[in-house]
Amino acid sequence: MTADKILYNLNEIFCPIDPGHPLKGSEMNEAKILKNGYIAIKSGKILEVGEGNVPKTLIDETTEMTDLSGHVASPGLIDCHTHLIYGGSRENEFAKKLNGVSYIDILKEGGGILATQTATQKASFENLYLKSKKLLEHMMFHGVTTVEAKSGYGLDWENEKKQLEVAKKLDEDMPIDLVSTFMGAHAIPKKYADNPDAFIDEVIGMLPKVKEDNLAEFVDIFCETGVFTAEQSYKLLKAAQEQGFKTRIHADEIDSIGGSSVAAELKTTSAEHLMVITDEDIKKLADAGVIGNLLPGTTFSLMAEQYAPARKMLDAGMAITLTTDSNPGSCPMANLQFIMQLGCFAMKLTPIEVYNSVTINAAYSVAREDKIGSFDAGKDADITIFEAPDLDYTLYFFATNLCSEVYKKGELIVKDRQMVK
Ligand SMILES: N=CN[C@@H](CCC(=O)O)C(=O)O
Ligand SMILES: [Zn+2]
Repeated sequence: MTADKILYNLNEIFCPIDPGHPLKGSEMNEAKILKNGYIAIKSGKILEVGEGNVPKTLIDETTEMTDLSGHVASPGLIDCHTHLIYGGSRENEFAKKLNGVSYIDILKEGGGILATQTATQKASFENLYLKSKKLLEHMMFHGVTTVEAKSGYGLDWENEKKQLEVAKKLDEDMPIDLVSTFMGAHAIPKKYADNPDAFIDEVIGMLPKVKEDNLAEFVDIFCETGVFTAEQSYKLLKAAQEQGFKTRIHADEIDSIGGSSVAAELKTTSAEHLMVITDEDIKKLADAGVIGNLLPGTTFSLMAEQYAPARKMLDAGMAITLTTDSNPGSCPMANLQFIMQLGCFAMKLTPIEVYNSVTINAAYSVAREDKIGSFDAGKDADITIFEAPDLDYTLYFFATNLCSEVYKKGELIVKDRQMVK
């Protein structure tokens, strides 16, 4: 069979090995790296990848050939944890943070997530759509081809629905894919301050409506001191699973209060943050096959002391991903490359572990492993190209956008940090 398009002369191509489950432990340091490689595309799918001269059998007179010498390629990067859609911004909290006021204390004063709740409730659908579209474009310019997006700044049905509908419309309109997560239990709204159990019941009551309109695949909750307890988290996520949702949980971000145990017990797809996870809980997550979605940009931005203990997790046989957590409070940014670099600089991960984190493992984390995350023939031709002599360079030369091209389903969607019209 001949190809529609061939990208060739690539200095290196990162090829994750997909064993049929998220890569865990030492598997995360394994991958094929093709030298002087080519990627052949047919009908938006990967036809073949290989090294050296492109076989003549792949080429006919209609094949579009692109010489990419001086560049490297990875499967399209997947940002598997974002709070993409929100009103306003929170730079007014920045000075407080610099003066040492804690994230949870800001929330207790009615700021933080609750401030963004007010701004999101006030924002129109159109306003949220345009703002999130811009943020999504920044993500794409940095090489991202699939994004998970959570609700959680509405905290009532009308406004949660508005956020989820914005995500749905962006998924329809934009060239990249969005995977939607319902996070109605992101904070306790003021009117439920004295009765969070009643709010959990209200969120459980929203689940059938989310399902009916097919507004989300995943359900998530913030399990933290001053937010939701492990018991409340268990109740919501169990109800979500019974209604056919996949689940995740924000756990062990600031205090270790049992969120990881809930994840292990319910075998959620992933557990998020895990900055202060205990050794015992690492073992539980490893045994349960729960993916750790790690968010080093949040540790950096909160100026916290501890990064999630990624090395310990791998030693214990866990699967991990790296992701931005892009949100207006704990991580206001949209550059997954910088997160990957923090994976090396702050967490001491190897370049191969980092690339597996944002490709094949992130594909498992958004339940799209059959379609994306590796260059196996038949998967979508989602490809991120960096202008760099080798893959290591893209992590060593930090905080600079080296992404020069992005292909989604075989189509060039970003070139030289701009959308291709
Ligand atoms: N920690 C909970 N939720 C987000 C932050 C949301 C916000 O501060 O607006 C997070 O994952 O970091
Ligand atoms: Zn988050």
